Amino acid sequence: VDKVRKTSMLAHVAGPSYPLPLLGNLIEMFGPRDGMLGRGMKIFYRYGPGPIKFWIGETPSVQLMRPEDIEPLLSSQREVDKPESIYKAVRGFFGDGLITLSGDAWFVHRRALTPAFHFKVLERYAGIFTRRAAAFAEQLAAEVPAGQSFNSVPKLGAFVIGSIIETAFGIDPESSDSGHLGPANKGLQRVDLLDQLVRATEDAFFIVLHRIFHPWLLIDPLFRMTRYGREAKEHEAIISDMTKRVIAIKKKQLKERAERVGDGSGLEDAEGETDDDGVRAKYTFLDMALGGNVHKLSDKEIIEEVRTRATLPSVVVVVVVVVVVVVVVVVVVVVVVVVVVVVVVVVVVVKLRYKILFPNGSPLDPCPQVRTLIAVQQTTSSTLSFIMVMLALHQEVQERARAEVLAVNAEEGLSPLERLKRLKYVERAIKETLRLYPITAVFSRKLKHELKLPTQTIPKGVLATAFVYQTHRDPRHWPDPERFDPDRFLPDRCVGRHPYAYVPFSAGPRNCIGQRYAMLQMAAVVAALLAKVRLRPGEGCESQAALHVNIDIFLCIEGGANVRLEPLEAQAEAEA
Ligand code: HEM
Repeated sequence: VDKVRKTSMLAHVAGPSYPLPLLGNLIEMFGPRDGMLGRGMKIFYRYGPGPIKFWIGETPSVQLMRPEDIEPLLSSQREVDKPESIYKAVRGFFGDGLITLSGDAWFVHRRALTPAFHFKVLERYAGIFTRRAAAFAEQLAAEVPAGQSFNSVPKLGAFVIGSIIETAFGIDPESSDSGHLGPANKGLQRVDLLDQLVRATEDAFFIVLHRIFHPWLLIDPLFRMTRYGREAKEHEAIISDMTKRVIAIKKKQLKERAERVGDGSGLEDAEGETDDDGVRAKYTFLDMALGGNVHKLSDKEIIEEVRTRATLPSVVVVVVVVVVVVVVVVVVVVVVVVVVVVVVVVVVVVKLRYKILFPNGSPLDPCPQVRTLIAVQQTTSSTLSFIMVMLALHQEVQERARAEVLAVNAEEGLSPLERLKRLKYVERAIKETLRLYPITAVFSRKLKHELKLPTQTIPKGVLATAFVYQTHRDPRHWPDPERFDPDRFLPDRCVGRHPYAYVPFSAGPRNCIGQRYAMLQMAAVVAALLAKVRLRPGEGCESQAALHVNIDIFLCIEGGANVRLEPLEAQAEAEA
């Protein structure tokens, strides 16, 4: 009955008509794994550019592509919930981290994690990025024979995971202090551990996608019996093992520090340094999570939240009505008493709610957050692999970017952050790559309310998806959309462009928390590579049209993001 109701409510939306039992319209997506994006695009060409309905198994979904259609979805403060049907599979690997949570739990975690990516913290990260990127470029140039085609994805993967371990977790994976991330596992050395983790993460995401498109595999006991189910178990073990190692090392560091300076948490700070948010800027997110010094909500913040959060309306409405009635009928003294009682009740109710959500008393369980932060690094490594290919394919862009890098390198007295911020053309080249290849090309919300679009209304309960791969090709905002032109992002050319025409990091309350982190890190890597080597196209990546781009949760190039490296002329190297 529910299905008939939802089908009729979506009757006015374009898209394939007859959803089959259990499969919905998924049959349109069945076919070879490497043709996923192509099949999605076919559906778009047939029914787009407006909203397109599509049943994923028994779940009705609507795909949105035009900036004016995705704006109401992404900017909504109320539509922040992730669809269980999709994120169940993600949760299997990465736990209840920020990416998968919904409702109040998401809100609290988001608040707790935000200071880890505060711009002041990024100032410290810029130095780490620059140092690590230079070492990475050196290592790449030394390891990859000149002129040989190679796939940059795995090497970038290990590099960015190493960076998150050093920045957000405060553990230098190369330092002996970290015990090289613990004793080698089954005879594997540290580098192998990171490589193994990269592979496990990549495969985990592929399995997630496989489950989404084969919804019966979302039934856990059934899934566990399949080949992918067994593989998933191995990947889970690898991800969980690394998470435990990281947390164990951090706990040891905190304990040693606590013994040295002695406040019990390992977090006291002799100089009492705090940033604007009251968070001790010297400490990473993991220090704070494990030291119990996470940004907890104060009573005032809780009451504030009760007022503003859509998920707690009933308590607020009842309270307001009661207070209004009382104001009319009783004397001022009684009103004051009632208000006090009401506030106490609200605080108690909300605190109880939080106790249920966070039984350990901490709003932040570090395990899923560590796993999530490890998982999302694939977005940066994949984007970097696309950037390397685009620079290889567009030599004139590469030369212009290199000239900028060398000029900034020649300047004296700049901090690492100042240097990275001066790389304006490099930044535009990164942005243009993310326009053409937005790594997270698709993301979804489960609608809790009706969603009003400019031309139609989408009923609540539907899974609404932003398909930004196509948004970024909207010819009204991106003339000649396939052309790679970093200068599209010159300030005067951005004037008048729809604010949702470019959303590689999503937008609104659930946008990417790591956006600035990722942009800085990518600029550091591009700068280090361009100062060291010239990039040339590799096998299968000889032209933009030849790239076999596909979607494996994240965008990827089938056959690898292949490039070749050429050492720079001696003079350029000396300048670098
Ligand atoms: C080029 C690199 C990156 C891209 C393109 C990207 C893109 C995105 C997008 C589109 C979302 C929204 C997804 C959704 O609504 O389902 C997102 C969320 C998120 N990203 Fe990123 N991301 C990148 C790098 C990073 C990095 C480096 C970090 C952490 C260090 C990070 C952490 C997160 C987190 C925690 C969320 C969930 C936020 C929430 O739901 O409140 N991302 N990212």
